[in-house]
Amino acid sequence: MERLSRRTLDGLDHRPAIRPGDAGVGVVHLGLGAFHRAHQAVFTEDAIAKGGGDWAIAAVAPSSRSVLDPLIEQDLLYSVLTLDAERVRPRVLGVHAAALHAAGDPAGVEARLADPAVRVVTLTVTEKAYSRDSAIFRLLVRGLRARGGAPVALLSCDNLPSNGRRLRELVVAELGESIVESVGFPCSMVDRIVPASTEGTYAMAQAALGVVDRAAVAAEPFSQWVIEDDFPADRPAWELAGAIFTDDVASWERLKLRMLNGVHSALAYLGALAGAPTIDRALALPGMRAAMESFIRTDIAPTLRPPEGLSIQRYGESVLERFSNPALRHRTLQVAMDGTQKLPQRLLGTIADRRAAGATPRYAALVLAAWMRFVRGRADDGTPLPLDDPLADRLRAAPSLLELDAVFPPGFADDAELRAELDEWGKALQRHGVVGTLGALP
Ligand SMILES: NC(=O)c1ccc[n+]([C@@H]2O[C@H](COP(=O)([O-])OP(=O)(O)OC[C@H]3O[C@@H](n4cnc5c(N)ncnc54)[C@H](O)[C@@H]3O)[C@@H](O)[C@H]2O)c1
Ligand SMILES: O=P(O)(O)OC[C@@H](O)[C@@H](O)[C@H](O)[C@H](O)CO
Repeated sequence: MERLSRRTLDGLDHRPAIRPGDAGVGVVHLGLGAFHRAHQAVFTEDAIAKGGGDWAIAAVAPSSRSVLDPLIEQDLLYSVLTLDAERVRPRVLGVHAAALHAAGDPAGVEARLADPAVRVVTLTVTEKAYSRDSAIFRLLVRGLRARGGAPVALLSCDNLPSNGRRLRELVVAELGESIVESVGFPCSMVDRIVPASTEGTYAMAQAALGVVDRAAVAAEPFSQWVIEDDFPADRPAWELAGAIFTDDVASWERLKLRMLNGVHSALAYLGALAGAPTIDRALALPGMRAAMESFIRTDIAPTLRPPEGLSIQRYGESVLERFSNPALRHRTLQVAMDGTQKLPQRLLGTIADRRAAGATPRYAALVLAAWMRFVRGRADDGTPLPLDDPLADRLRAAPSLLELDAVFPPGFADDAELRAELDEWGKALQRHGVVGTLGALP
């Protein structure tokens, strides 16, 4: 079977809105993962198609070539498959105009970053790369230095609270406060569930397109991007593609991180312990949906100030609806990875806020107890569970996880009531497993 490429494109039913080379490069994207291909790339292609401009993307793979090589072999074309329970809707994208490898060609990436025609740099490099020591961050700093003051916005699209502020602190620590005169650091809230691609994804792409696509990604129908309008130069007309520009990203961000991502992580740890391979299967476990509804209503919702016009209750319902999508097959173990990097913004802030208000967040404590049990590396039936986390060694060596100050806010370790609650849940999970514990909930 033929491969997706410029040559085979004309014979397909599905064509991109723009093709590689139609527009000049105006965006560099760091982190050529699944999410970028199904989110920022789609918004940007639509923005160019509707609003014009030289906003094609030069995408940078930091170290692995596993996406880069197939993309190059396919003349930078790939497909996004939108999946719901009933059907697969394919769309071919052509918004990338260059693809580079940071580890193999750092000078090439630095030159792209230094190019004044590039006015936006987007990032999806995972939570753990936001460190002054990470190789991609060092390269970004070199590129910024080489720009000589040409204006640019660095737009983080990672699931971090105040992601733009976080990036700003890191950059300012390297380049000094004066860098903010030419560099903007808008915060953004990004949302679309995009599981890692599998052989099943490529088979679906082949069936839908009629050609082989080894860079295909699958995603849910929902997609959202809320962005702070802090761009020192111009930017793609993402609002024409549905992005929301606001000066109140923080309330969107907290809502999404605590509710969507908090419940996602809850399903990942409880589900993995119970042997559920995917998020939808975890949600379908007996007692799980009711437990997640209580987690949302009694623990998470009181810590949120919703963005204007948005109902927290309806948001919570929509989150559970999205997680029940059986076509996504999002692995619990994928969502569970890097827990030490994710739990602070997804769960620990909720617990801290409820404790400060004098409440005992019972369901949030159950989720934390589930993570603590997950870290010990055995599912309820004794099956080994992988611990994929940058702090894995410290987690394994810690006599008490709550003492890890790189993860837990001050006060957690000394909170006797919280400790007692965790202890109780830990014993219940140990004796009855996840399903037995959920079954005993009121
Ligand atoms: N997949 C989703 O549903 C989703 C949704 C919203 C936000 N996000 C954000 O996007 C990020 C990436 O998700 P993805 O689905 O593309 O994952 P992925 O595994 O497909 O890709 C991860 C990307 O991050 C890069 N990366 C990993 N560790 C790095 C490091 N130490 N330094 C530099 N780069 C590193 C990889 O090279 C790769 O390009 C997530 O961590 C999250 O913050 C993902
Ligand atoms: O991508 P991660 O590993 O940071 O988190 C896993 C998921 O919780 C996350 O990707 C969600 O699918 C996403 O945040 C939905 O917008």
